[in-house]
Amino acid sequence: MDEQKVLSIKGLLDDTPEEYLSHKEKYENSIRKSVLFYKTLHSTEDENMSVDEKTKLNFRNIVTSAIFKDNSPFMLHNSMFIPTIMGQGTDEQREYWMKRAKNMEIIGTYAQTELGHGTFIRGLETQATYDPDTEEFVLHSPVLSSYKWWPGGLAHTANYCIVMARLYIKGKSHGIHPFMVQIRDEETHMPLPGIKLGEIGAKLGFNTVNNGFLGFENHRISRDRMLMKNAQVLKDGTFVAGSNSKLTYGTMVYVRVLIVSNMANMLAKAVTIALRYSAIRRQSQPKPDEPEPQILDYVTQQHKLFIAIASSHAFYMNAMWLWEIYYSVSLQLASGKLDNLPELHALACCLKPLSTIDATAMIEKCRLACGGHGYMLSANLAQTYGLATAAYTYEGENTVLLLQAARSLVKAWVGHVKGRPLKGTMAYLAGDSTVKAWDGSIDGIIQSFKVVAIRKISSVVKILQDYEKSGLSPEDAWNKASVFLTAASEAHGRAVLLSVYKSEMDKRAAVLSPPLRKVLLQLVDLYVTYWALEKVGDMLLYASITDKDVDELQRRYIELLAAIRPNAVGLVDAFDFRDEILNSTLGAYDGRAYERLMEEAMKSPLNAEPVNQTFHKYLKPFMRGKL
Ligand SMILES: CCCCCCCC/C=C\CCC/C=C/C(=O)SCCNC(=O)CCNC(=O)[C@H](O)C(C)(C)COP(=O)(O)OP(=O)(O)OC[C@H]1O[C@@H](n2cnc3c(N)ncnc32)[C@H](O)[C@@H]1OP(=O)(O)O
Ligand SMILES: Cc1cc2nc3c(=O)[nH]c(=O)nc-3n(C[C@H](O)[C@H](O)[C@H](O)COP(=O)(O)OP(=O)(O)OC[C@H]3O[C@@H](n4cnc5c(N)ncnc54)[C@H](O)[C@@H]3O)c2cc1C
Repeated sequence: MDEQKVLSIKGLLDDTPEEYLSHKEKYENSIRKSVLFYKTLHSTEDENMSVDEKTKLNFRNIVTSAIFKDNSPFMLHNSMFIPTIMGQGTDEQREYWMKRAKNMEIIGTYAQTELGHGTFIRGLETQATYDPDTEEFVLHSPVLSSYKWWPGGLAHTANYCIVMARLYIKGKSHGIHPFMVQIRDEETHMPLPGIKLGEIGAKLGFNTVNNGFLGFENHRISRDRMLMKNAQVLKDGTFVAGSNSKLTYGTMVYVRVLIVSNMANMLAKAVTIALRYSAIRRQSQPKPDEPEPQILDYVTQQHKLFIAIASSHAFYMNAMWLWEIYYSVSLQLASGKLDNLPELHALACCLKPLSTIDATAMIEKCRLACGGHGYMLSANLAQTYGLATAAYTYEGENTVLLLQAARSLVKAWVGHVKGRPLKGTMAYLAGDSTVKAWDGSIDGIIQSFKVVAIRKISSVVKILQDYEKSGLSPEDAWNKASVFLTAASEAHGRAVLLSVYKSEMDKRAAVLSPPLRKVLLQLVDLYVTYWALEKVGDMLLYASITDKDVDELQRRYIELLAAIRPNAVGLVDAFDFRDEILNSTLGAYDGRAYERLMEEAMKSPLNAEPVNQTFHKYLKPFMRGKL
């Protein structure tokens, strides 16, 4: 069913703005809408789908599930519970659980993070102890810090849950493994015996995702509830290890890739709102004899917003490119070929952080670009920021992931110096690390970003080696150099983002009409030029740019803003967000922002009466000196 029909479904859109609902009412309203929504549109990946169909579905699921000002309590069901069954279950387990999950007969979540551990998966404390006498696992939360904490939908929505727990057999730990656990009775929805459930409380955003906590008191599950694709426990308790213990982490790679496309979508929403508002908002009078101009005609406003359009395109192109890699590596893993997993992991550890860092910052810049009205919740910019900034933390906190990527980059560089060939997205590290003369072309600038990455990686390896020569342990050397390790990862990520955006656009340019090609390539030029100016220090240090070149870059940047201006509104209209999905008083297609601001204001419960009851109860006696 297309979005047109979905959005016309009665009750899907809110009569009372969510802002005026209580925490509990927001959740209940979100469940009501989610049920309506999922009954009509949502669908999940099917293993027989083509890569293109899966990619489109993922993007559509993100776009359509963005219909709420906040995310749905069903979010984890589709984005992690189902992918984990697909990626970690045996054929038999997939057969059984996928049917129930896809039909929404059961609702699941993914419980990995604990009160005491999020990043350090090997530190997770939830226990799954195998009892060969009963062929069961005993799930137990030994201490408060071992309580699962954060999983979306866990508090009151899900009745099943993938629990990542430490497997013990005969007192020996066999690491972290996924277990399918029923947490609530399917009829009464009551928590099962030995299971403690609850909600973790109000948050900056995500306030309808129903993030919860989960504690086990010696809760027993049958042996077949361990998802055993990558490792097995036989009836007698024999542990059969998988080919690579990190295959258990596969869902996280999947979601990190998903997040890159999600950032493209979130940023597109925010810049659509801010840019449309900038087209209707008139303010100030620079020229006395002329009317107040559209604020979109202020070059500072263009500087704030146009990069957001280009960045959304860049994230989308990189996401589609990364999905192709993800699906091909997934097929290789299925046939036991693991050698490309480290590179996929490293790529996801770069692109997820950079896309969330940039998107978060640019969404906030979109809000700030709308002045006072951007501060209204009815503009839906603050909520969009709240959703995006969560992705800085979840699915691998950004610093930690950049350090993971650095691990791969350092290994690749040390190997390269020893003569080992570099491959894939790291092959450029073998390239020339000096820029003879600044080549201000787009390809030349992208090459300069690669040189910056090469130089930052090689220099941080030198720092590490010097620390170790001075007697520091590898771990202490790593920690001491970690600021520059993350900088090296960021430089690599920038080089990937820029070169993939350019190359993916070049591939598509041939089939575009000349006017469309011109506009889209202007955005590529703007993106590359913007980042060269943002990173001008690196360019001066490593890419032999001169002050004259910088002056030229600045002028080119200003000209690009002017060139894009006539198409700016058309570019955000091309994102094709319906008003119901933008959900914003400032971003509606008809541009009636003031009327919508007033309409929304009148929905405030406080406007139901001219005099609030506190006047007679408190104010009047107070003002009469009688309190
Ligand atoms: C409107 C919007 C709607 C749609 C939105 C869609 C998008 C969002 C959808 C859902 C998300 C919201 C809900 C959030 C869920 C979660 O947050 S789930 C929990 C996520 N938690 C994490 O990501 C934890 C992060 N920590 C780690 O990944 C690891 O602990 C580590 C930090 C990477 C490693 O830790 P450690 O220091 O212990 O190192 P090791 O364990 O020894 O591992 C290092 C070696 O292993 C390799 N490795 C590590 N991880 C992976 C992996 N995932 N895949 C492959 N390989 C991996 C690493 O390369 C090292 O290898 P080496 O030893 O050879 O160098
Ligand atoms: C909105 C939201 C939804 C979430 N949903 C889920 C969910 O559905 N399921 C789930 O399992 N989890 C979920 N999470 C939890 C999320 O995965 C964790 O918060 C995340 O992995 C970070 O772990 P942490 O919170 O323990 O932070 P920490 O790891 O404690 O990080 C705190 C600080 O310590 C630093 N740090 C930690 N380790 C290192 C290191 N090795 N080197 C350098 N610095 C380090 C970090 O950089 C950070 O600055 C969610 C979180 C949020 C915010």
